[in-house]
Amino acid sequence: MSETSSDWQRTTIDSAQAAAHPETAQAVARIKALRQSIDNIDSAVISLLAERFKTTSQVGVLKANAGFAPEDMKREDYQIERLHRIAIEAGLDPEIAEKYREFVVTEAKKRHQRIAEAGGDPGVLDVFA
Ligand SMILES: O=C(O)C(=O)C[C@]1(C(=O)O)C=C[C@@H](O)C=C1
Repeated sequence: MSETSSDWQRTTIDSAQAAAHPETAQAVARIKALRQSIDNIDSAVISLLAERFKTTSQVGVLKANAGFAPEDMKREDYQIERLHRIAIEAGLDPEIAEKYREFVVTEAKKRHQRIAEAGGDPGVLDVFA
């Protein structure tokens, strides 16, 4: 079967594809190297997220025991402004930084709430922070 340009655009990279198209071998090799970096970055991000949630769970316990609310908008306003600035300095679209912040803080607050409902017991989160 002949290959049209639209077929080509739907092609994903695998060894057979690379062998069948030696003219793209350089691109395939470069993509593979970049994917190794992407995998390393994803590993680091997941490890950092695990540490962040372990840390915010400790904050959740302290808040529950002290009778503080899960949410602190003053702190969040500071984080919004700070991450916006850091994103721009780093060359990242600040919308992505805000999406990240919104995601982690929302999840942290849900966990704070669960800890508070369990009377300050972080065991309610089981093995997952
Ligand atoms: O710093 C706090 O007070 C937290 O509870 C942590 C955290 C966060 O995930 O960074 C979560 C909820 C608050 O609204 C603000 C920040």
